[in-house]
Amino acid sequence: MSVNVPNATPAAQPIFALQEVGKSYALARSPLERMFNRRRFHAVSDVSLEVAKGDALAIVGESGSGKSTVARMMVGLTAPTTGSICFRGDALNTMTRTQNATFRQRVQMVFQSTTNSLNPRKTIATTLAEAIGNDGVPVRQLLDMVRLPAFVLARYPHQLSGGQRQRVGIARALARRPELVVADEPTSALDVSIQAEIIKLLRDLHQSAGVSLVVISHDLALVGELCERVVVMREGRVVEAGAVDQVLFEPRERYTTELLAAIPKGIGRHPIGVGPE
Ligand SMILES: Nc1ncnc2c1ncn2[C@@H]1O[C@H](COP(=O)(O)OP(=O)(O)OP(=O)(O)O)[C@@H](O)[C@H]1O
Repeated sequence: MSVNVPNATPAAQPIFALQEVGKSYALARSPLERMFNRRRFHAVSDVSLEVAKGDALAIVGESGSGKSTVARMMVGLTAPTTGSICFRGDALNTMTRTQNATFRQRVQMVFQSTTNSLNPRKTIATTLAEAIGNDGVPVRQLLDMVRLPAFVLARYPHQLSGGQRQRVGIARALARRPELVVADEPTSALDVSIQAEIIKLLRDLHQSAGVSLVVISHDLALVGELCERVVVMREGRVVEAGAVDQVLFEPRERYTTELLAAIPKGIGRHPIGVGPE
């Protein structure tokens, strides 16, 4: 079954279009084993969705449901096994070198853990200078955008707090003025108080700077704070999709209701009537 994701602004030309995208991995470990064992594990199956300019789309689901795999395929870090992914009408797998360079500038990713994604041997100044290149956003402006003080420039990642590192990760993603940021669990490695600041920062970037967002999360409270549309994934497939208010407050699928019930009350814009006391 493939569930199409209704677009908030159907008339808008999509920035991204995923058409029946799938990703599978060989279960065999060696080439010899592969000759005799052709079984594959389907991490993602038949996912179709669109992201229009100005969208804030969430992809939610339990651990292992395929959210990160979809995110990695969207930014070109993982190639799909089936289906097509188009950015502004051009399929990612047939882009010319120039189109690919533009794509990599226009679509950026914010990772869950900056421990792995920021180079520990480089100062923040060097990391940001490399991201900015010749024609990116001036560094002081970038720091202002993510509300970081200038002193962080001289520091190495381990000399910053988790929240500061995540802001650096966001600044790096914004350095080349992307039109779309894919954020994979952007707050899950942070304390609750810092989570709220990062959510506010992403919301401001979306609302004030017009950056389109795809947010991967298993946290439906965060989704309610940040996004307008949501896709619910289970076992690699989209099981429910629609406007956040509909999916969070009037879920059609029992699986979504169970996900909602797992949110502690009092966090974010909690759906009414669900969640443990
Ligand atoms: N390189 C790989 N080889 C084999 N299986 C993989 C690989 N990468 C991911 N998977 C499997 O694909 C499934 C989906 O993984 P994915 O990371 O997309 O899930 P997720 O919804 O993002 O989970 P989480 O919320 O825990 O990060 C999982 O069962 C995972 O074990």
